Amino acid sequence: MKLGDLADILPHGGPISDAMVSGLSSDSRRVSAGDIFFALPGTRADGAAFADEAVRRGAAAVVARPGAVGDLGVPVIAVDDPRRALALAAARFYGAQPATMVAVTGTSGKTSVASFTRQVWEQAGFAAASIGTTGVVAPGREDYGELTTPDPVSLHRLLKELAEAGVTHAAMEASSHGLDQRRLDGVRLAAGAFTNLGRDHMDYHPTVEQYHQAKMRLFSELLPQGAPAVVFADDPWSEATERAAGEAGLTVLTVGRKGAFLTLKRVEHERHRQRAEVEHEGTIHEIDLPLAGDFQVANALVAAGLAVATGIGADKALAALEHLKGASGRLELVGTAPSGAQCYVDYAHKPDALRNVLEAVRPFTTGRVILVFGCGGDRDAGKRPIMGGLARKLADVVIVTDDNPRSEDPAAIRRAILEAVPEAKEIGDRREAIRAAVAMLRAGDTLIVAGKGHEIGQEIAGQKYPFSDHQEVRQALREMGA
Ligand SMILES: CC(=O)N[C@H]1[C@@H](OP(=O)(O)OP(=O)(O)OC[C@H]2O[C@@H](n3ccc(=O)[nH]c3=O)[C@H](O)[C@@H]2O)O[C@H](CO)[C@@H](O)[C@@H]1O[C@H](C)C(=O)N[C@@H](C)C(=O)N[C@H](CCC(=O)O)C(=O)O
Ligand SMILES: Nc1ncnc2c1ncn2[C@@H]1O[C@H](COP(=O)(O)OP(=O)(O)OP(=O)(O)O)[C@@H](O)[C@H]1O
Ligand SMILES: N[C@H](CCC[C@H](N)C(=O)O)C(=O)O
Ligand SMILES: [Mg+2]
Repeated sequence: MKLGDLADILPHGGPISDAMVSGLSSDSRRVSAGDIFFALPGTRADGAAFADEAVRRGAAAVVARPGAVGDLGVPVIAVDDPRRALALAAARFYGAQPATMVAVTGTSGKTSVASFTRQVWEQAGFAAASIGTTGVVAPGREDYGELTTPDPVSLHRLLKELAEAGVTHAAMEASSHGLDQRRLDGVRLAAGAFTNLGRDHMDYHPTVEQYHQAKMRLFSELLPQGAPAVVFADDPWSEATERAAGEAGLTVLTVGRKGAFLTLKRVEHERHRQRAEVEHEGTIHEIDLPLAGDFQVANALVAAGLAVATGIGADKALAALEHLKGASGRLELVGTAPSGAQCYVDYAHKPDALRNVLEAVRPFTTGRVILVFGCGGDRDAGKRPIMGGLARKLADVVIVTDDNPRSEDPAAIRRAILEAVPEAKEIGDRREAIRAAVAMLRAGDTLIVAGKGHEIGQEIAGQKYPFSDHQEVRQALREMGA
């Protein structure tokens, strides 16, 4: 591709239009000869400070905010929003995307909804993919992921690969970071969805209103006029979301008890399944959802809404819910103790998710709810005492342990949680914490190991050590003779 092919995104004049572009990069350390370097203003550094390094490595041009860089000896293209320019340029550079793409935002449930939507499409016979926290799943492909919403260059490289492999449908997660940082501004979306809004990332978004607004970029800026917006109707933030989607000129499709598109008429919760009655255009559908956790009904309805909004018949979409598999580490039963006590791994690492999970297992626990959890370092510190308080209120036995302390002092993170739940046991080593919890299981108890879900590492002081809650629970159960 020539630079001139990007002229509407990267305005420039003169002979440089003929320069060949071999790639795009926003990290000076990874620039190759012929790349365009995008100097992004970041949370820790300003990419402009690395523009000269990028040029030394062979960058053919530099894109930056007006006045951000001086003379570099290569063309400098000034744009007001380099992050958006990067996303749009990446979309143009890589070109192909699956024909039908949807994105889901919300504090909790994104991974589950993306996975469920892929599964509904698969059952309808399409080659479908999901992209998000747990990685990429597509026919013949299952990659572990790092970010919930990948950076634009990785994202568009991936979308091209998927499209070339024949994938026609893809569901992706839109994290608030991803939306705010314009990571998906180049994706051609057919529909969007919202699950719920709770406390999260208050280290990044100054207020909850701004956090909501970042999520609403999906509706106000990314979806084309008239596109369907599937909104879960039973959340405190549903109304504000429906309003935002309506004002953006989208077709608002609400799902849930208060939903008009898919109306939840009745639901019976059982331990490992939920039986629901859902009305769509006057017809009642009985659904036997094979998943634990009443919040999964909400996720399943949002996924069905997305599938119907993108052309699957309601009969088919709702029937497909009966065969859903939960995303890895989302209230996943990983084993049973000799006493019959059940052990779950769950990804709750924020207050609302923790509340939901603890409330979901309570009705089926005749003994005690035993909870092992911690909070991540270099992330929203305000959630630590809130999660401690919820643990105290909703679990019977609490073990506070480590969960990716990153650059922080692990003991200080634990202390912040323990302030709200002083009677909890403190066992920093997560393996020991899980062993101790499994060892105390009696008949009727339920164990929840929360916070890491599908993760396969524990990050301590900049080092990632292999670690899996699944493996640790299974190992501890084996040691008990289960
Ligand atoms: C806090 C945050 O979101 N950071 C993201 C952000 O980086 P940043 O803008 O803070 O980067 P920075 O360190 O300030 O540097 C600014 C710029 O200078 C560049 N640079 C820096 C150093 C250098 O030597 N040369 C150089 O060119 C950097 O590449 C960057 O472009 O933009 C980068 C490029 O897109 C992301 O990789 C990076 O994600 C980091 C890895 C991260 O951990 N993000 C997490 C918090 C995140 O995004 N999580 C969300 C969702 C979580 C959830 O919902 O639970 C996700 O979507 O995964
Ligand atoms: N609809 C929901 N309402 C409340 N809590 C939920 C809901 N769906 C999932 N959860 C809880 O949140 C956890 C994470 O679920 P999931 O991975 O689907 O959400 P996510 O939005 O992708 O989260 P993340 O932003 O961390 O990737 C689950 O393990 C469960 O504890
Ligand atoms: N995508 C989330 C994951 C958090 C998972 C939890 N295990 C932690 O490390 O805090 C984040 O980066 O904030
Ligand atoms: Mg996710």
